[in-house]
Order: sequence, then structure tokens, then C-alpha cells
Amino acid sequence: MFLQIDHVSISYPRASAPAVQSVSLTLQAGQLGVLIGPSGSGKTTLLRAIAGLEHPQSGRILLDGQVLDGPGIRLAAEERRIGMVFQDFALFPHLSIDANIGFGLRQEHGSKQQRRQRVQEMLALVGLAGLEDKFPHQLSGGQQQRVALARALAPQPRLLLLDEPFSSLDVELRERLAEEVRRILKQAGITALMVTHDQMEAFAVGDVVGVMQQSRLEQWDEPYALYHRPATRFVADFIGHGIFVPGALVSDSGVTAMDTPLGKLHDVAHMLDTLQSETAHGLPFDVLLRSDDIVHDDLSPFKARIVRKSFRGADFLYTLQLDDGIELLSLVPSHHDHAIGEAIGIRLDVNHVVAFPRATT
Ligand SMILES: Nc1ncnc2c1ncn2[C@@H]1O[C@H](COP(=O)(O)OP(=O)(O)OP(=O)(O)O)[C@@H](O)[C@H]1O
Repeated sequence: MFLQIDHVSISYPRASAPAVQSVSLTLQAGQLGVLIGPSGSGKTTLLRAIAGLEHPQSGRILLDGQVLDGPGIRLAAEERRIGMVFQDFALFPHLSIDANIGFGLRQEHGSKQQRRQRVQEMLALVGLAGLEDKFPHQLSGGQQQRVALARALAPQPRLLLLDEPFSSLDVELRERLAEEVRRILKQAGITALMVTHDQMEAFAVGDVVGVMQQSRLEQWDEPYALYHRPATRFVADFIGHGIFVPGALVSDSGVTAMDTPLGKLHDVAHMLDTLQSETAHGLPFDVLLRSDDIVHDDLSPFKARIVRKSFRGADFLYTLQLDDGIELLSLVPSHHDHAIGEAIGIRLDVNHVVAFPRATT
């Protein structure tokens, strides 16, 4: 493994609880990892520890086989060869773009000529060739962020850390830039770990995504697995639009199924181990129903009333209410424009059943 975080715990002086508790994760060389989670969950602290700006009280951080932090070892930040791009990426306003990009390059990075060439390569990599003589205020927000990326990559860091790099940009630009940053980092073959609040950004950039909650890493997995096979109830709730409804394991003609207010789900074999079905028959569960698991179907015997709707271009996100008061979310193509208060037919179309025992929090 190229980056290895091994049971790392970090506490700030005088804080009542640790900011990071026993977090382990790995990244292979060239992989892009993303950490998401609510504010205060410990994402930035972990990133700062990898950079060498905080130090764990226990656990180890290894990069390319070298121990950066571990029992009796504490490598200084400037010796780690790790690049950082922060939320407030602060270019130097009085320096031209090429001077900004070349700012971190010293003699150890080659001759003057080689350093000039490196700046040109970085300009080309981030798609800003020709703008080297401009000043930051002459560039758009997105272009400035790409300069910040080029500046961090110029000294050829072993690892790049990005802390909410797009948060000062508007939403549309953020989406576009997230995809572009992924392309640039992949092209440069760089290993990177990014922190964000935004799950669309996380999915757009990450090969692996981790969800942090109250100082712990709840799951570190491919985006698809996070969405379809969330390891904890928190992850299930945090990723995607979804609602938990009551469910119970039942026997349906000898086959175990999950009963829900919208009928039985039969494809539960993958969960039986987790739910200990043999002993749990009849115990209450909460079943996750995501907005894309609930399909609008006029022929369905299950009806639900529309209580809210939000237009999202290609589709509506309807909040629906069943007769017993249970609310659901459904993503419906936007040519099905129904009025609030109207009842529509719905049925389940669930590929991966996700359920947790009711007692789990
Ligand atoms: N310098 C500090 N001194 C004391 N406590 C701190 C310090 N920095 C962060 N904390 C605390 O550590 C915990 C984790 O904070 P951290 O900034 O790592 O979370 P985060 O997930 O990055 O949050 P955000 O998304 O809001 O940036 C929080 O409880 C925070 O209040």
C-alpha cells in the first residue's frame, strides 16, 4: 500500500473527546481517496496529521513504506514531500501565474531551465497554457483553483492532500471542476486524498470514499459499495436520498423475505448473515428505501399521496405519504408532473436490500 493509516487517534490539548479515533485506511499508488462526513467529524484533522501539521497520539502513518508517524517517529512536515491544496487557496496576488506555480520550486527541483519547463508542463496539465503572464485577479475562480492545483503539483509531491478545494466556488463550477481535477490527477498519476462535504463531489473524484462520523471512519469503500452496501445505518442515511421504513423478516412459501409497507422484498440472501436470519425471524428491522428504489407505476396497488415535490430538471423528487403516515422519497422522470395532494401508484424496484436491526443506531 502506498498510503497506510493504521489505527490513528488524535486528540487536541484540553479537548474532551478525540478528534480522530482509531482510523485505518489505505490508498494504492495513483488512487484518489475522498473523505466525507458532517462538520466536526475529524476529516481535516486527519488530513493535517498526514501532512505532519498534527501528530497522532497512537497509530502509524506510512507513505511509500516510510513511517511518517509512529511509536518514537515523527517526520517533520517539510520532510514528507506532501502537497496541499486548501479551501482558501490564496494565490499570491502580486505574482504572475507562472511565478505562482513555480513558487515552491527550489534548486533541489533542478536548474532554472528545468524549473521553467516544469511550470510550463503544469500549465499545460491544468489547461492554462498561454496564461502564464496574467495575474490571479485576471483569472476566473475555476482558473485560479487550477493554478493552485498546478502550484501544489509542481514540486512533484509523493501525495496530494486537498481540503474542500472547491467550497468557495459556485455549485455548477464545482461539479465541472471536480471531474476535471480527477482527470488531471489521473493524468499526472498522483495519489491524493481529498476532504469534502459534498457527496456528488466525492463520487466524481474518488476511487475510494470514506465516511467519517464523530471522529470515526464508518466505511472506506468504492462509491458503488457505499451507496448499495452501506456498512452502517449512519452511512446508509448520509449517502443518497433515502428513508428507513419498518420491515420484518418473514417466511414466504418457505423462502425468507423482507416484508415492508410496500410489499415483500425477496432478494435478501446477501444480508442473511448480517441479520442472523435464522434467529431473527419476526424481529423488527428498518429497511432503507432510496428515492430510486420507489418507482411510479399507475398499475400498482400501492398508492401514496404527494406531500412535497422539488423539480430537479430531468426528474422530480417527490415526498410521498402512505395512508399510515409513513413518508417516502421517489425520483420520478419530470414528464410525470403530478400535483401536490394527488395520489399516485408506486412500487418497489430494489436491487440491493439494505436493512438494519431497529435497535442499531
Ligand atoms: N485546533 C483545534 N483545537 C481544538 N479542537 C479542534 C481543533 N481543530 C479541530 N478541533 C475539533 O476537532 C474535531 C474535528 O474537527 P475537524 O476540523 O477535523 O472536523 P471536520 O470533519 O474537518 O469538520 P469541517 O467539515 O467542519 O471542517 C471537532 O470537534 C473540532 O471542534
